[in-house]
Amino acid sequence: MTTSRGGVATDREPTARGSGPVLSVESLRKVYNAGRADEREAIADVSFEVEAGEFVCIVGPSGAGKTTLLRCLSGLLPLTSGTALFEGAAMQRVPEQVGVVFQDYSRSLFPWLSISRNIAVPLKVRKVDRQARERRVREVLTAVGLGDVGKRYPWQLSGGMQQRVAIARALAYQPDLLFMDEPFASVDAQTRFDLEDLILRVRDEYGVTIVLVTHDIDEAVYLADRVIVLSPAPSQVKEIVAVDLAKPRSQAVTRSDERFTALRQHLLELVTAS
Ligand SMILES: Nc1ncnc2c1ncn2[C@@H]1O[C@H](COP(=O)(O)OP(=O)(O)OP(=O)(O)O)[C@@H](O)[C@H]1O
Repeated sequence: MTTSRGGVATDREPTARGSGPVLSVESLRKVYNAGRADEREAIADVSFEVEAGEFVCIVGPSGAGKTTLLRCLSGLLPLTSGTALFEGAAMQRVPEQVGVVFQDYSRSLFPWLSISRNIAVPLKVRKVDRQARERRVREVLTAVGLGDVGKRYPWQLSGGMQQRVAIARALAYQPDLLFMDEPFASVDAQTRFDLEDLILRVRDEYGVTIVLVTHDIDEAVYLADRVIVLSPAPSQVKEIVAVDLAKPRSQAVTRSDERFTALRQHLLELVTAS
């Protein structure tokens, strides 16, 4: 059945919501190489919740465990203890309604497949029929502003365009929740601004909940509804900061708002304080 979410056609019923958070993290702890000489506790105790439609950014000093946390939350790494529930259920692997976008677009696309085929791979795996696959590929490429590159290959596109393709691929399976790990770190400053605006737009169009890790405090303030600040590893939640900036946001207006500067300053102090 085709339903509409945020004005975009989807092929499955939206997951039942309203009864609780999309993501619920309770006392999450992660120890690498437990019991060995090189044992390393990356995350000590992290708890938070994410509501449907929220945009949450995770920041913290280098090595704080941000990537580790995202991998645990998306079902890519087992937790040592604690719970991470997606729509009320524990994740054994990446659930079907969860998308993941990483920083390194150059390694995330298959160079021997056209852009359309790259986007269709996870849809094929999920046995989406050919007609629906082709429709969704067209739709998500248009959504990320790349309607005319389907027949081209990844190596024929700029870095920013490849990252748009990676975002389109994650959107193609219509996730309820999108995890993004430093997704704009490898592109130039102007492309980064464009991609930030793109992700805010697709969040509104697709109604997707987003959890994004970034090193960039300004980016976190610009994008987020709330920013989770991690302490140095083994990490704990230092503070969760609500971003009360007006929407829709715009690079020129939002970043020159006094409130933006105050939030940025507060977050910077939290991240740099030992
Ligand atoms: N596979 C692994 N095995 C052992 N230790 C690891 C592994 N991956 C990460 N670590 C350690 O866990 C800690 C957290 O690493 P992680 O990469 O999650 O931090 P981060 O906040 O994402 O870092 P950065 O900001 O530099 O990207 C670090 O001390 C790191 O060395």
